[in-house]
Order: sequence, then C-alpha cells, then structure tokens
Amino acid sequence: MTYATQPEGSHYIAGSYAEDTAGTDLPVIFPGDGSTIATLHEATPDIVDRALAAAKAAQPAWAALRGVERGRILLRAAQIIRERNRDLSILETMDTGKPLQETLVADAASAAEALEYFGGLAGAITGEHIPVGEDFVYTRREALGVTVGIGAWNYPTQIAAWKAAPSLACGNTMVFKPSETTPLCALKLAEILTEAGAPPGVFNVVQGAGTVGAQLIEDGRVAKVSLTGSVPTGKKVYAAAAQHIKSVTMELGGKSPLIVFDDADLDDAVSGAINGNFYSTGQICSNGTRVFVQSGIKERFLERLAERMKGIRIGDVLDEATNIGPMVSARQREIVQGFLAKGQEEGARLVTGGGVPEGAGFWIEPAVFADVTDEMTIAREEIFGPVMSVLDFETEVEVLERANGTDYGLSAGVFTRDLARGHRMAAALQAGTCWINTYNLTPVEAPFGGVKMSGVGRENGWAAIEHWSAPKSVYVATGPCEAPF
Ligand SMILES: NC(=O)c1ccc[n+]([C@@H]2O[C@H](COP(=O)([O-])OP(=O)(O)OC[C@H]3O[C@@H](n4cnc5c(N)ncnc54)[C@H](O)[C@@H]3O)[C@@H](O)[C@H]2O)c1
Repeated sequence: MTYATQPEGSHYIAGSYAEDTAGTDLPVIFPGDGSTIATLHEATPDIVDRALAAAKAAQPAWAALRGVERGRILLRAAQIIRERNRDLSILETMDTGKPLQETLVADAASAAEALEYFGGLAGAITGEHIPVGEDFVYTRREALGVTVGIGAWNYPTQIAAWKAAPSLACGNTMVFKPSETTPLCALKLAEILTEAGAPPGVFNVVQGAGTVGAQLIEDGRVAKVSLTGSVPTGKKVYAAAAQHIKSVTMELGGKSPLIVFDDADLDDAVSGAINGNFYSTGQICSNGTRVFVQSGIKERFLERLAERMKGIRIGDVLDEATNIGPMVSARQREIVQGFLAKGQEEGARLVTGGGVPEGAGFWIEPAVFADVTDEMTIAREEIFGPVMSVLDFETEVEVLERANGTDYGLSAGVFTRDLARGHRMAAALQAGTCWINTYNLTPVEAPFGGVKMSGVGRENGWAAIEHWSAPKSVYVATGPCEAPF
C-alpha cells in the first residue's frame, strides 16, 4: 500500500496538526488485511484543554461574521472535497474497510453536500417578528458557543461533516472526537476547512476512546454535545450532559422494520432489503434488519433474494468491482458471529452466508435468516453487521404492531403498490424516517434522527439549524412600563 495514511499529527488544533506522544498509542488497522496503516496517540488532558481553549477563543469572532461569510468558507471546503473525492474516498476505505465503489459516492461526497447545504443556509438564519398589540418581540437565532461532536466508526467523514457543517453555519465552533477505530478522515476535514479559510480554532479534532469523549462533555466551556453511537453510549453521554444541563443531539442505534406487502414490486423490494442490510457490510444505523414479508410473496422473495445475492463481490476493497467489504474490526466480526450462532441456536433458518472467507482481514459473508420470530435475539438486538432476518406476516394490523414492538425507533420502510397503504403505514410507524418503495436514502435536505431509544434531536434539513442554535426573544415596549406600586 503506497497511499499515505499516517497523518502529520494525531490531533488538529487551532489550524494545524498537534501531537503529544505521552498519549496512549492508537493503531489504525486496515480491515481489508489487518495491517497497521498508521499509529496515532490518544489525546492527553493537555491536548483536550488546548483544543477547547482554541475553540473557545475562536468562537466570538466566528459568530460575529455575517452568515454569508461563514457560508462562503463552508462552500469552498465543499468544493475542495469534491476536487479530492478520490483521495478522500481511498482514505475512508483504508480507515473503515468499506469498498471504494461505495466511498466514492457516499462519504466525502455526502460531506460536501452537507457543507453545500448548510453553507447555503448560513446567510438565511434569521429570527422572527412577533406583534404583541402595539409592542413586539423579535427573536435572534444565536450560536450556542463551543460544541462537541463525537463520532461512530461506520461513516467517519460523513458524521464529522453532518455535525460540523450546521454547527459552524450557526456560528458555533467545534471540537470533534472521531471513533478511536476510524480516526483518520476527520483530520482531513479539519485540514480542508483551514484551507478554505476557516479561522484557527473553528474546527478542531482530538483522538481517543470514551474517556476522551467524557472529558470533553464534562468541560464547562462546552455548550452542546452531538453523539453518533450506540444506545449504551448514548445513555452515558446524555447522563453526563444532564449534569450540566447541556443541550444534546443523540443519533443512536436501531432495529428497523422493512415491510414487504404481497403487492410490492418484487425486485424493488429485494433491492430495498439488500440496500437496507448489506450496504457498508451492514454497518448502518438505519438498516431495516427486520424484513417482514407477507405470506403471499415470501417464497418468491426468498428465491429472488438468493439469486440476487450471487452478485456479491468480495475482494480487494480498492477494486471498484468489489461491492462488499470486511467488518471494521476483528471485534465487530466476533460480535456478528455471536449473533449468527445465536440465530441458529434459537431456531432461525440460515438460508445463505455467514461463512468466513479465507485470508487476512475481518471478512464475513452476508447472511440471510428465514423463519425468524419476534422474540429471537437476532430480531430484537442491533447486530450492526450483514445479517438479514426475514419474518413472516399476514395482515397490515398485525405487522404494524410487531414492527413497532421495539424500544428503537430510527427508521422504517414499506414496499407496496398501494400508495394509500404506504402513507397510512408511514404515519403509524414509530420512526424518525420512513421510506416508501425505497430504503436508506438520507438526503441532506431532510431531517434525520430517531424516536424512542434511537435518539434525540435531528441532523440535516432546517431542523439541524434549530438544534445547533438558540432563539433569544427580545421584547420591545412602545408605551410606558406599568408596575403595581
Ligand atoms: N443514528 C445515527 O445517525 C447513527 C449513525 C451511525 C452509527 N450509529 C450507531 O453507532 C453504533 C456503532 O458505532 P460505535 O460502535 O462506534 O458506537 P459506540 O457507542 O461504541 O461509540 C461511539 C462514540 O462514542 C465514544 N464514547 C464511548 N463511550 C463514551 C463516553 N462514556 N463518553 C463520551 N464518548 C464515548 C466512542 O469513543 C465513539 O467515538 C451503532 O449502535 C449504530 O447504530 C448511529
């Protein structure tokens, strides 16, 4: 591998790379073959302090710029990302193991879109005028201050940009902590923002595991934390933020239903199930891992799915023909293998996949289970790997109750030619996002987030602006100020 994967420093503070070798070693492993492609260091308390101090110092001047001025910088960063899409995609592939075929379209490109969208909105963030008789109130939509972003390992570039773009557009500054498993790509975003003209300290990156994240949340300089991660981590981060009544956005896990009615277009439904279970080797929070298939179409669905799965291409992730990559880590593969064993023990029928291809790296073949029932572990717990569970159902009323019978509420999908039913289901499903006749499309224009245990707050769309800023009401009296005495 000749591509440069070792960054100039582990962290990015006040417009340049920073290092403190006293921090614990953080090896970066290429999931394709298990080799070490870089060694970084976890942030020491001194690094955390320097990053927060830089963000704090930069914030007032950044917020004082006109929205269009902040937006211009974000738009410039988007353009640089687009120009370097291939290099950035290769780095994302090395960091995560996701095939280049995917990263070329879904990662740096998605980051660029977020910067374009929120860069464009930055000048349009305004308040309201509210008449109160002859008096009036106006609102100012103000920045929160120093914000913290904490990322998961499945979409390192996208997650960093989905948090940074709206936060910065609103006039906040940010310290971002990537997942310790995939620390490389957020550094590139920081470098590019500097190149695009972001003043030093506006966007900083510090590395480390949960303890570094916890230090960031505890710090009195931080006004808000946005986490993308699992529900157990979400509970800890939410609780820590609550100690200081800090604002939070929680983008957490899911166990989403994907419902295929008898009248669905068979190939569309199979495509939806493939996208909703195997893209990014199943490591997507919104995946529709409980595939409910109505009895009239079930056998045909399983047959067609089996045929389509012959199109899986496992191989060199830098070869654009490869369409399935390895798991991100040995640990994540072990977790998936545990679920595969549990599924078989509990009586689900393994239709295909689940084997481990020969060679180094954290590979596992995408698996489909049929005859899955609601109480089985594989139908209840988030696996975060390429494991599809197919469950049978008879009626709309029945499937709706079963689909909603989970503590999660991130996403849901419905395949049917009856659009009235599609909308009826979308209204009744407990989820932050519903798809009708497609799955896993998350355009930056639409709010994204969860209900129930899947999260709090929203990313993307105008909704994100509301979560990264606060309205201040200014009451203006036009007459005398009355008092009781
Ligand atoms: N809803 C979404 O938008 C979304 C998107 C992607 C992934 N996810 C979820 O992320 C999970 C997979 O990612 P993961 O394994 O990296 O998640 P994780 O919860 O293990 O870690 C997420 C991040 O939190 C940090 N962290 C851990 N403990 C912490 C603490 N006590 N305080 C502060 N930070 C702490 C980690 O270092 C990491 O950066 C899945 O559950 C998936 O569904 C959700």
